[in-house]
Amino acid sequence: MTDTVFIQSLSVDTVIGVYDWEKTIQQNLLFDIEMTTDIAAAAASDDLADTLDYEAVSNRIIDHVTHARVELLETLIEQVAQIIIGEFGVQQVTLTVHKPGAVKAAQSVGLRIVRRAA
Ligand SMILES: Nc1nc2c(c(=O)[nH]1)N=C([C@H](O)[C@@H](O)CO)CN2
Repeated sequence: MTDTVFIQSLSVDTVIGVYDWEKTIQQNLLFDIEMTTDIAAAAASDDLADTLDYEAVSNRIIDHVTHARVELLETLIEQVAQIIIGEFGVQQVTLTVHKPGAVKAAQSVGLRIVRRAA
């Protein structure tokens, strides 16, 4: 499959971090998501039901991340990848998470992972 449904700079505020002071504040995370898919069926039918709904994926991730209470970006990004693969039937996802406020001297820091369905 060579088609991609993407979500760029999905912005979510949540409580995340390893330090005590971070557990009392909301911080902003930005997610870039690329999901390998096949758009052929939807292109032929013009029906949302035949494709990967980027709005549904966005809303699910916003809900999960908003309520998650973890320390590391590693934990959170792995959870998000497994939701996208497990609940939306995505074969491969490339997922980037930015924590732009974490390091004052950097524009952004974060992680990028690629995960495939088993
Ligand atoms: N690889 C990571 N490094 C760091 C993380 C993280 O989640 N993954 N987190 C922190 C702190 O929470 C930091 O964001 C506080 O400014 C430090 N390094």
